[in-house]
Amino acid sequence: MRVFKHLVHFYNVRKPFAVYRKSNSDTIVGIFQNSTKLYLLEDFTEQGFVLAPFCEGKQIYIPLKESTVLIEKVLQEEQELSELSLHNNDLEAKAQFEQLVKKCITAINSGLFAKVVPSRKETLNAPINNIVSIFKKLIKTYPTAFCSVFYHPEIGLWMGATPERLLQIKGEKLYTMALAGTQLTHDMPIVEWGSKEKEEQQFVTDFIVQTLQPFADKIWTSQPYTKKAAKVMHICTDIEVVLSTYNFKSIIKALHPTPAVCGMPKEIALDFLIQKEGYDRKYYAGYLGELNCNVEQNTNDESDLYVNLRCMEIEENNINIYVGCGVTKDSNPESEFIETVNKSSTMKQILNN
Ligand SMILES: C=C(O[C@H]1C=CC=C(C(=O)O)[C@@H]1O)C(=O)O
Repeated sequence: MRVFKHLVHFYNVRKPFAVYRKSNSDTIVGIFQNSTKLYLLEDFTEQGFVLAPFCEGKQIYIPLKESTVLIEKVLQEEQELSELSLHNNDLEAKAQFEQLVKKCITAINSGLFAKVVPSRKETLNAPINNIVSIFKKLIKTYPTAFCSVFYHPEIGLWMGATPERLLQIKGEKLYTMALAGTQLTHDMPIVEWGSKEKEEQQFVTDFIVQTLQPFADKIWTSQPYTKKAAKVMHICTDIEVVLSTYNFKSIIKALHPTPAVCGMPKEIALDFLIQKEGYDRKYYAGYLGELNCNVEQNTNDESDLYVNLRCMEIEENNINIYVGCGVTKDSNPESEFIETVNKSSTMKQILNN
């Protein structure tokens, strides 16, 4: 495919690009920047593919006007992965993360916040030789996710398959979702959710509805339902808004980061994570996607942004996989660690298969 040939060429000559496939779509879009310049977002009137960090850092974009755009169809078939290995043998990482979760629970019990989402980074010492084959496996394994590979020489290479939309804006309508709570995917006809998962997801719905109220004429929420994301599934509520005022920058500032990746209240949880997490999330749990464009439809009055989850940063000789989990008063540190192992397993299998 031309888009993959371009990807390889642009990576070899160290020029910026974004290649992505939207959920349930058979179309791959590639945006290949003509120069190595770093474009920074200023007022969200820019048009192109955006990559923004979780908190501090450069909000960058690849401008459509300065790029070659390729659109191609791919065959969609689900990839069967071998059985999950649910155990992470890194006892030090386990002890460290469980310690962090315990700190989170203590802070919750002392009334600092109601929910917080700690995370960790797993580093694999393995050089990647074939980015295209990894990306092909990713899009097959995650047919319902937003799959992307993003490169800029000043930022590095990020690849991921996120199940979570931050927001889509089409005209006066805004669509978003509250996604939280995790269990392993199974084939049983009924999916049961515990009160801990229901509560952590409800926090996200309440936050989003409350946050969007000042920008909205009307807000609808769906019933919570189960959303599958390869080997794990989540509780999801779809949220639809009729906007009363359109100020993209203010909406993003209010919404990001949501309690699906940060916590509630937002600022206090964010301060806590910056102090206690002990590493830089960079672009994990930030957002990415199309700003002021729908490349496939060739329109400029839409935006479609996703939360950068289930992602990895591919360095010369290392791969960093980033994973987190929502903690509430009812969390169990070991179960939370296992949840992060489950979330990272699919990514690891893609790398190993
Ligand atoms: C923070 C992550 O997932 C979020 C999205 C869905 C379910 C989540 C959970 O169950 O904790 C998290 O809120 C991650 O995958 O790193």
